[in-house]
Amino acid sequence: SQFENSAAAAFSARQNRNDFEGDQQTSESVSPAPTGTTTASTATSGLLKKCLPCTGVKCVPQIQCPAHVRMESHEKPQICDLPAGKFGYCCQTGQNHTVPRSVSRERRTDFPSFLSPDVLDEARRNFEHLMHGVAQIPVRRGLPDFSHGIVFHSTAKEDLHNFALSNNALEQVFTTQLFSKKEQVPVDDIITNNVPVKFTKTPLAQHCQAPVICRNIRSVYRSHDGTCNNPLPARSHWGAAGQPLERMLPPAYEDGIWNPRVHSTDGTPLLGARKISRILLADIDRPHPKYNLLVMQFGQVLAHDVSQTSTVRLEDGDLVQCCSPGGKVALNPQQSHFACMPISVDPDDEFYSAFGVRCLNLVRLSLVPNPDCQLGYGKQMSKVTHFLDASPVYGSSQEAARELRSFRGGRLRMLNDFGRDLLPLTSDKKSCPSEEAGKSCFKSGDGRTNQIISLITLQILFAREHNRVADILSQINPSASDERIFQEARRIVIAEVQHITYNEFLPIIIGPQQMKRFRLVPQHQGYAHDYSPDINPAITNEFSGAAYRMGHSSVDGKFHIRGEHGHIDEVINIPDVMFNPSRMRKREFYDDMLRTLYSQPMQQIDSSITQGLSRFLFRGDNPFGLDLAAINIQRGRDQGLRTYNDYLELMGARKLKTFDQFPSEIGQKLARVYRTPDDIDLWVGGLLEKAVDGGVVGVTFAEIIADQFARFKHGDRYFYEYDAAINPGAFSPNQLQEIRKATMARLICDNADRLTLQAVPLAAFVRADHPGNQMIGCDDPNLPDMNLNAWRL
Ligand code: HEM
Ligand SMILES: [Ca+2]
Repeated sequence: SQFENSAAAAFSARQNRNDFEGDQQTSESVSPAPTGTTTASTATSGLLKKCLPCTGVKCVPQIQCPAHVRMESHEKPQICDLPAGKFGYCCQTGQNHTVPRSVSRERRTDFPSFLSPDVLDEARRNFEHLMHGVAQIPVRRGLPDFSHGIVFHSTAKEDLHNFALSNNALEQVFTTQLFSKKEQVPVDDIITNNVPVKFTKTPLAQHCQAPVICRNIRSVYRSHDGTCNNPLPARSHWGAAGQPLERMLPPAYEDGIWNPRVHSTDGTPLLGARKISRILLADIDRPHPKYNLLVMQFGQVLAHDVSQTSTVRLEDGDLVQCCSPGGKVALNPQQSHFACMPISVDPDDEFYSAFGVRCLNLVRLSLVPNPDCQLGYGKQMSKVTHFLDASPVYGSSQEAARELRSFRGGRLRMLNDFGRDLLPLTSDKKSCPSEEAGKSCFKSGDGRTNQIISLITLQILFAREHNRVADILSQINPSASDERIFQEARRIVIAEVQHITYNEFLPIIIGPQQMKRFRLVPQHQGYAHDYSPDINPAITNEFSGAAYRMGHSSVDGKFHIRGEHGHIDEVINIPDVMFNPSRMRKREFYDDMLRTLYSQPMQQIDSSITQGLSRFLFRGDNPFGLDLAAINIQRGRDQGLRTYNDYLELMGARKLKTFDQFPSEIGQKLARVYRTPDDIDLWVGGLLEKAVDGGVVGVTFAEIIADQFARFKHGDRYFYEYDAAINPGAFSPNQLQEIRKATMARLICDNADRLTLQAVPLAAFVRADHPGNQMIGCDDPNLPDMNLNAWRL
């Protein structure tokens, strides 16, 4: 076509390596603008030629059309114009990363199309041996590893269910491995889901997930577990709790199935995650000039709303330990559990060597059975609803919600602590490192709530908001039932969370360009119409395993708790408030913490990670903790993420050929830990990029995050901006206008104790000392306020 040349020109015009940290050049390099065939006018979008509009399909950014990576150049989709002057693809393949059968290369067809009893038997025996033949060494309470386990905990009952599910999935994966080895199935066929051998009619079929039956597809309220959101019966499970993570690109496993990548592209062993963390990701204090720690903290709440993986467990549900006591050495392969993937520590490690530590525990993520009930690669499980639906407040199942409700006036249960509402205390020993009375942990809809005290603060804030809304609704509607008030208040809180996310939070992270290109900007008026039942709202491995972990770089190692008049009262090292909620019982702490969050700058998102996370994570009473940076790198390999270069290609950028394309200091360090630029782990590569204009992350993370939030919006029938033609629980036009007044600033004021907090920055995520922002009194009429009179039921 006539666009081929221009597409090719545009691809090669792209990216003079000016996206990297430290490089002073400024340039527009998100993605190439179409150049037509001739001109040198790429810089001024006003002079650009228009592309033909797409016929019958949508124009999307390249990253949302992942099959293009595998296409021959003559098959590449037609290019088209996107908002904000960029170009995209007329995408036939949608989010599918594989090319449809008709255009893909020949597939080998000479392997059997069914599973023989021999293979099934042998796989069964292997699996039994793996499950029972290994040392069952659990993790001791009090160790950092125990707290690490808690971040994968939901409720005891849900854990048990997921554990069984994951074992079923593992048996399917081991069977796939055996079959593929025996039949020499090409890796390429496995990673593109191109092995149509079914588990149906084998004993493994009972492991396949039963379809979700929806009794009422027009329910006004979204379900707690996320089922029945998509109106098509075959897709009722999309986005539900317990469903697999999706992928933008096929997995990078050594065998294509589940064995983690351990080799560099040149065949030599990859360097360990801890070494990369030590050499590349130092701790340097770089406060962000514009944004405060509330961005970090709200960001983590969102992370927990949309994703919670979990790890493989021992037979009785206990956590797996892969290192000898004290981390002296990794257990030998015969002794250790099959899901072990510990991080090795060099003897010359400038930190851990002092403690003789050579091994950091890491257990691989648990899986879900193959959704198509056929042979395939391992698919990681998320235990929470993928949708952005305030699940940390309400839980991800009906039962979880029931435990949180008071069943009076539509309210959530709270602990009344001398007149202040805090979250109720948990009686679940598995969700708290301490069994001591008085050190007990809080309970919410998310098992990770106690992970850090600033997170507890926001969890309390959202629970209070629910009850605040419920109380007003009860006043306006004295005869409405508890159930009605609860669900209406929940619907309003979810809408507030969504509005604040898309209106205030997300533009800060990904910048205005990406907001426009991915059609994420909220409307000021009227309803939105861009729902599509073809969009799978599921979390991608790339998002949860790498891009959205950018937040770890925004964490400051200390909280500077200020008194009401600005002087610093207390400096808290973050490891001291991880899984240690006791300070929350101090009367003024909640207000003080909120003030700290909006006044203290967040750390810039770059290659610096605080030692609070990279040395002392979850240290508790121990002299050392875990390294979250190393964990992130190792986790990416566990999840089969492809390397950084592959995602550059996916976005339409050119791959890096040499380390010199980075600023020299970074390039030299990279060369110490990677053999070739093709080996760079996604999380690492993304952190090294310079932030996009008006955002805080580099272009690669910005695009992966934008794609994910596009899924949450365009793939959620209950999204707050949709009308009754789409959303059975649509807001009336009046109600929607009220939701649009919700701001983070108002949320803080409405739910503060008002002991030491009487004012907020008007733009709550922006430092109050930043030009253009200002403090505003909580009672000031200029602080917008939702009027709940629009909810006379
Ligand atoms: C406040 C301090 C924080 C701590 C101590 C922390 C700790 C952790 C830990 C221990 C994990 C599990 C790691 C693994 O084994 O793979 C994790 C996962 C994750 N974190 Fe953080 N984190 C923090 C803040 C944040 C922030 C601010 C964000 C984003 C803005 C974030 C995003 C994520 C994501 C997306 C995951 C993966 C979740 C999953 O899918 O299971 N975290 N974090
Ligand atoms: Ca959710």
